[in-house]
Amino acid sequence: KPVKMPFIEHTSYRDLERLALERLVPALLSHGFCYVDGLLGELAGSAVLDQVTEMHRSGQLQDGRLAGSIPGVSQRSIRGDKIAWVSGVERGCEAISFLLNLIDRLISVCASRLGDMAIRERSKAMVACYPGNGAGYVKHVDNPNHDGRRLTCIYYLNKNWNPKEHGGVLRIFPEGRPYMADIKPLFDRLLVFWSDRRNPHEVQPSYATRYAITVWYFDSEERAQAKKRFKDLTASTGQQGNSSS
Ligand SMILES: Cn1c(O)c(C(=O)NCC(=O)O)c(=O)c2ccccc21
Ligand SMILES: [Mn+2]
Repeated sequence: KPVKMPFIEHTSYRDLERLALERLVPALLSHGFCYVDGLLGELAGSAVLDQVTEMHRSGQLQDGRLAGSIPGVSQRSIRGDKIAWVSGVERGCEAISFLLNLIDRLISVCASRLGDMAIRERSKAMVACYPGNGAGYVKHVDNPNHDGRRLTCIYYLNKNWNPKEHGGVLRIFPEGRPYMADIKPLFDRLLVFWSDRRNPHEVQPSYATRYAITVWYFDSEERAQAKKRFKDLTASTGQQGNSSS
């Protein structure tokens, strides 16, 4: 029996639409990134946080990359991020599903005004936890080679986060700009940015448990091209491409 979420949907569609148009679209077009605070509100935001902490407690978050590991050398170096992929229909993910639905509506309102893009699909949600042992994420571009991903949306879940003590700041190095953007991973904050080379970014070492949920939105055309390239590549090299690609 589906869990009745203990909160009313306080974000009316009109608010969302206005937020998207007045804030997100102009910022993405001018700076390439934008964050919004208070997306869900305390109650709904806390429901998402509770479900993520329960996933962590029950061991559903698996170790991501080994931080600083040397291939082949098995060493208990500091563990990096722990992640889990959720589609939102899983039991115990009802609040996460509500969040994903809201971000979907926000992005769909923006998509038509962000230029000639066919953003019609997205990835599953990546629930990520940095354990607070100093691990972070090295500087990278999410989509450096046209894999189809256009927009990165990260929802942060960290209450009372103090970067001076806890680190964990997301630093974006906007391409060709004379500045860096330091974004604190604050509770109920949604960050949206172009996934391509315009936005190299890093997660600075975190000294407290740091939770975030990320979804990537695809441009269907670019995604289809990328899938085709992958198929050609695996066909030509004779390797078995994974069927789910
Ligand atoms: C755990 N984690 C990440 O945290 C970021 C990332 O850029 N995070 C930015 C942030 O959390 O502010 C990633 O881009 C990422 C990519 C693949 C696998 C795991 C990943
Ligand atoms: Mn990234």
